[in-house]
Amino acid sequence: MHIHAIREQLRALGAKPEHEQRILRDWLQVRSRSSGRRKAEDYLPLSLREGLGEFDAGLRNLVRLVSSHATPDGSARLLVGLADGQTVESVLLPRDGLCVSSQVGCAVGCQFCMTGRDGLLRQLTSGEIVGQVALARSIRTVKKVVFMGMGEPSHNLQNVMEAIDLLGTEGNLGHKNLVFSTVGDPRVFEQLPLGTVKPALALSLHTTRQDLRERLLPRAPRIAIEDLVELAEEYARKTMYPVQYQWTLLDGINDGEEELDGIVRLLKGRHAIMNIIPYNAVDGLPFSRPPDEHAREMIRILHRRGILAKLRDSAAQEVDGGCGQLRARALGPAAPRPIAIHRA
Ligand SMILES: C[S@@+](CC[C@H](N)C(=O)[O-])C[C@H]1O[C@@H](n2cnc3c(N)ncnc32)[C@H](O)[C@@H]1O
Ligand code: SF4
Repeated sequence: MHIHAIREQLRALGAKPEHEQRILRDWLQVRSRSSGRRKAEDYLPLSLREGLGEFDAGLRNLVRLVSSHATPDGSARLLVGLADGQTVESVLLPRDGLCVSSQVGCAVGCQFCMTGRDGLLRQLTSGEIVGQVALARSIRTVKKVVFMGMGEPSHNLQNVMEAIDLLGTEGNLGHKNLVFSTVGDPRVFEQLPLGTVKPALALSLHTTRQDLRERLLPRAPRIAIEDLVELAEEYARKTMYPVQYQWTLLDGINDGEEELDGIVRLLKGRHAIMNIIPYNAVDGLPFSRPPDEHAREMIRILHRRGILAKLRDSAAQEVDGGCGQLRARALGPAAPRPIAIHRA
């Protein structure tokens, strides 16, 4: 179910805008001062309360917790069941963060990522995306949501934007605490600036070499890297928030001097942060992460050359919940065959 359908259902039950807001805030576990810990039942008119039982059951059916795998650093991989028997994964991150999925699988097929290995199985509805936040908040506080789980948000743009809109309003999350992570697609740069809530942007770059990027991200849009960075910079200027460039660090592939020169050439003077994410192991893939000291030295060199760079080791790797380790796990009926992405 989509958020707009959820809102339509409420209106059909007779909810006024203030009721609709309270019910959505209750779902997202946001308490206003006046409502305190009261549930919707305590302040809604009787006529509306009567229809709410079925409505609530519908919301609860959107997503359910199948299992949770915690690590000592306070992160946990959550296996989330959907009404049709499919599953996605969300990750509770340290410091009240949550990583959510936007699709079951992914069509981009990045060579180093588990999620892309079986292609795209289906899009998540906006209700299923927001449902992951509601579910996580039933476990613990969530103050930041990153779209870095399964899927490429630009391939499910309308639903992701609808989810962001609700999370950034009734969900009590500031736009800087919503992070849209993408390989980059012209539609993202057209559409995101038009949203009421403009999330922070993470751009998965991985290399400054066009030919290598096309091999590593085989079905990402073929945009010249310089153009991609220019489009991202324009978005950063509009939102006054830096672009977070993502760089999955692969030993012997994108960790050399040529790449460091390329990063400096592309990003010097830009409103940008370079996040270096050492590769997380995925079974059967021919990649490895360079030694930690090499990654730290790259960061030091970038700093010396005027680039703000951070080493971001993924949380929850021990339980296969690190960046790129998420996948649809077998549950219930046989998984449908992958489908091709339809480009607008
Ligand atoms: C799983 S993707 C989801 C969001 C979006 N599809 C994207 O690529 O930005 C989130 C981040 O995980 C990174 N990633 C994928 N596979 C990885 C791996 N095996 N090790 C470390 N990072 C990985 C991606 O490069 C991307 O920056
Ligand atoms: S890294 Fe992102 S775009 Fe690439 S396959 Fe994984 S989920 Fe898809």
